[in-house]
Amino acid sequence: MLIIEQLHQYYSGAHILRGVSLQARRGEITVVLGRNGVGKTTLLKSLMGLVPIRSGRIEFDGHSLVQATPYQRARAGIGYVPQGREIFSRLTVQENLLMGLATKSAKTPIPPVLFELFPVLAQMSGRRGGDLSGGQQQQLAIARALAAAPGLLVLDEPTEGIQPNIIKDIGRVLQHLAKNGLDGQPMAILLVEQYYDFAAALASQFVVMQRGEVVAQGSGEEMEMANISKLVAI
Ligand SMILES: Nc1ncnc2c1ncn2[C@@H]1O[C@H](COP(=O)(O)OP(=O)(O)OP(=O)(O)O)[C@@H](O)[C@H]1O
Repeated sequence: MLIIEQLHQYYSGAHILRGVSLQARRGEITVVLGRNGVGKTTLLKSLMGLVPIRSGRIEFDGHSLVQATPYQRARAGIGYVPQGREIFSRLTVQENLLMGLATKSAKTPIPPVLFELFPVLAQMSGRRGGDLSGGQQQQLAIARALAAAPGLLVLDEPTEGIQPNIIKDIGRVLQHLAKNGLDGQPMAILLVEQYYDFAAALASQFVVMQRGEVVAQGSGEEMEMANISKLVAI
């Protein structure tokens, strides 16, 4: 389980995250919604140790991560799919997946189940990442984050610029992973999203941010009643 409590983050003098608290449990998809610039990406970067925080608590499966390096956080079982995918365009699909195993011993194989979840990656394993379509690159970025079999998968706007049929496939994979993980054990999923319908269809729990603060949260079923689409519509 991930616990974030009272997180404060600054870029120079600008107070970006203002006491953000949330939890993400195994077996659930926790969706963070908010308009452009409210601090969603900064929240994920703070969680991954990619930007320093001023104060707050970040705990995963009972271990504090506040002092941990990004590498140690990946080793602790957090897989990260960054905004814009950041796949290695000159490396093959296979090599990109191997990069996802950087925290494991050299002999750890790519889990074969990744190719069941994303069959297109098996067909394209020798192709360069840069030659894949945007949707295929997104699937590769998710598979790379899963290669080390994380307990928590963190995704930053995976639907951005992706065609609808692949968005559906990604949604199905995330639901499967929350319930079954890679090996039958439930996984926690933390999804940052601006595409309301996708978020609403997947959310077990939701969190809405405005100007660096959490302004609403609740269970997925409550989203429609709480009129959350109004808070995130652009
Ligand atoms: N490296 C940086 N240095 C200074 N300010 C930054 C930096 N990165 C982001 N910001 C600012 O921090 C605020 C939050 O940005 P962030 O990218 O976290 O928002 P977001 O909710 O993820 O938006 P988007 O959906 O557009 O990605 C914005 O005002 C942004 O301009």
